[in-house]
Amino acid sequence: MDSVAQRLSAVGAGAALELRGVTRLFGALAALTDVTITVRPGERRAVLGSNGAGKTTLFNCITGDFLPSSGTIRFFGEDVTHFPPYERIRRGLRRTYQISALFPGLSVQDNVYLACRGVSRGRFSFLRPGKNDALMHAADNLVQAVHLSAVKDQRVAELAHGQQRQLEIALALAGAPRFVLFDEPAAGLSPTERAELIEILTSLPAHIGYIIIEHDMDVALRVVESVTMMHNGRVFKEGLPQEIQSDPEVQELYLGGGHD
Ligand SMILES: Nc1ncnc2c1ncn2[C@@H]1O[C@H](COP(=O)(O)OP(=O)(O)OP(=O)(O)O)[C@@H](O)[C@H]1O
Repeated sequence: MDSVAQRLSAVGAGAALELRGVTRLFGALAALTDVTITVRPGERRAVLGSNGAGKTTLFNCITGDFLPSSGTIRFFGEDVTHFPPYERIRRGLRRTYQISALFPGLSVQDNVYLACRGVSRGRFSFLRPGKNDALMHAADNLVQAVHLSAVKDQRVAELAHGQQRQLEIALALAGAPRFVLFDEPAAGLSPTERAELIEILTSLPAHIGYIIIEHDMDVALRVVESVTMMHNGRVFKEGLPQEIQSDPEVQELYLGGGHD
């Protein structure tokens, strides 16, 4: 058994995420049409597609930011189609955004601490954090997981762009998620920063599955074991990274002209 198969078999059967016939209309425009996708626990999947393919709308439906016009969404077997976002967060779903949600005036460590606290039960306590605080410990681990220990006391505003993107990943990992949606984490990164991102994503704990929207195919295909290709709001193709990469129709549609 190869390492991917071993990892997936270790985290259990069933589906982490199951979309069945999800359609989302904006007036007369169908941003998603009859989208059916199943992602196993621990699986890492890329969602590719050119501008307007429906990728962000798909994320918004999974998180509960948008309700689907029809269809169902199950998260670890539970029907969450009509759950508000916080109920999905409580069940272990997280996302990152294309637009930064960091506190620029606070340190790296404080940003991560606040994220841990935000998803913990005692979030309304006004007590100052102590050294033995379990949340401080969790924040330390996350800072380390995204390779920011060396700059943990620096203000976010002083970080390089790539470090800020790494910090966003740490925030999404706060509170022990089971599944994360990464929205273009490589956008604007230098080649060195991209290599660091790949290292961070491939080193995440085995039980954490994710979907990554990523325009950079080099990054996307290196950090996933499956790919869903979307076009005009529909699932156009699904397969292994190497199958998608060498598929003539995908090349014509996506890798060829017309994509930014
Ligand atoms: N809130 C909205 N109101 C109206 N139309 C929307 C809304 N959000 C998305 N759309 C439309 O739905 C379609 C899919 O958009 P979406 O942002 O999901 O695509 P995408 O694949 O994420 O594109 P990109 O790569 O440019 O981010 C587009 O035609 C878009 O204009």
